[in-house]
Amino acid sequence: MMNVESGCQLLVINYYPPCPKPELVMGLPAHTDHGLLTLLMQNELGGLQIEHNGKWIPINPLPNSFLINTGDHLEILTNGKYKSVVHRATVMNKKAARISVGTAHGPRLDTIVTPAPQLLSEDNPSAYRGIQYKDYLLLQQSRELERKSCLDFIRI
Ligand SMILES: O=C(O)CCC(=O)C(=O)O
Ligand SMILES: [Fe+2]
Repeated sequence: MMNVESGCQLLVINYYPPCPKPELVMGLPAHTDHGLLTLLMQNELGGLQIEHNGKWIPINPLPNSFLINTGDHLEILTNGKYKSVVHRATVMNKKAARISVGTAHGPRLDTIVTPAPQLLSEDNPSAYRGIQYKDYLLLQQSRELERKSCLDFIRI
């Protein structure tokens, strides 16, 4: 099983200014996050949407709470049982700025992330090839954010 005693945490702060024509722009295009889990805090203004059964579902922020998203490496670790959620941020606020703070939690940078061996069998072979977490981050950062997540590069 993966060593989770030490890991890597990245903090991202997103600022979406008020937008007079929200229908014309996208705050953050559709993507998946790279880590195991992402904790997201928002300033009580809506905008985040997750993809579910081919539809975009708006997520209403709950006061004093973290929203938790599953990330790519949780999908790899569980051999696809837990999917990394595809999400995007719209700018639907005409009057106020929206701010979100996300922390992505992943393993140590030198960890080679593979599906947990305990979950694999002849009937359930590995669906992803192993990749060092550092290389996965570099791959993700070298590409523009787009719908296709980097998981497509390591699917077997
Ligand atoms: O602003 C949001 O609600 C989403 C932010 C996000 O998806 C990210 O930083 O990866
Ligand atoms: Fe994200």
